[in-house]
Amino acid sequence: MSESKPNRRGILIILSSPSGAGKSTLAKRLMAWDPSLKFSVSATTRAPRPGEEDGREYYFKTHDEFQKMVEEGEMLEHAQVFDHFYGSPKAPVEDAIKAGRDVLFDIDWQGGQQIRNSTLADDVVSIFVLPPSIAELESRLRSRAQDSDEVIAGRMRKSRDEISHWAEYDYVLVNTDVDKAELQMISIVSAERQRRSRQPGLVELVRGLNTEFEERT
Ligand SMILES: Nc1ncnc2c1ncn2[C@@H]1O[C@H](COP(=O)(O)OP(=O)(O)OP(=O)(O)O)[C@@H](O)[C@H]1O
Ligand SMILES: Nc1nc2c(ncn2[C@@H]2O[C@H](COP(=O)(O)O)[C@@H](O)[C@H]2O)c(=O)[nH]1
Repeated sequence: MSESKPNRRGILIILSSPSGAGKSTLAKRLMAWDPSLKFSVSATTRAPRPGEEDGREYYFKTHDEFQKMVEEGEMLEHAQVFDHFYGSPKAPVEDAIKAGRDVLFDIDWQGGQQIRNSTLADDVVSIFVLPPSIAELESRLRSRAQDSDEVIAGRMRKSRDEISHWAEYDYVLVNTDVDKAELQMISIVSAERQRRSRQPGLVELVRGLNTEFEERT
């Protein structure tokens, strides 16, 4: 049986924020809301955190392996973030959007900018997540209990630079209450899907409405 043609291309949903504002938490919630979303699993040179699995949170690469992926044109975007390299493999993203599947990215502002400047720009919906305060941002990084004091201090220093890019995004959420932020994100994705897809049968419906008008005159 031949597969039916999707009625729209997939959307690239880009989530960025300073480290600790809650984008991975929100990304997981969005995936739970719609499991048909494809999460773009990035490649990184950073070491896995406890509980992270290769191929699930990230593809963990050596520096040479990462460099080879970049040189062979396998990355849609890539950047140095903090002390490591991160990048989004291109092929799975292109396959997904052609098949009409929406793809979710958890990437920094540099990656967001590169994708918005690429040939896929028209497919992008970008969302920036702000923390309610810097004190809360630090407290979230500490309560996550996955990074050393030195790593947390480095991420806090970089957060101002990340935040300075907020206005480049289509939507900005303040993640104070995670349930509210999740609902806002779901609303954004639902509205963007509606905007880009033509419901089947609309042309026929409008033709019928016009016929009805003519019959009334
Ligand atoms: N609204 C919220 N209120 C309180 N805690 C939150 C909220 N949202 C997320 N958190 C918690 O804050 C911590 C950091 O969240 P998360 O890991 O999702 O951030 P992140 O932006 O993905 O960080 P990174 O960029 O470093 O990956 C986690 O422990 C998470 O459970
Ligand atoms: N430009 C890209 N940034 C990425 C990518 N994958 C993750 N990230 C960003 O890196 C930081 C740190 O992540 P962490 O998992 O080490 O806490 C965070 O801001 C991510 O959004 C990527 O492929 N490209």
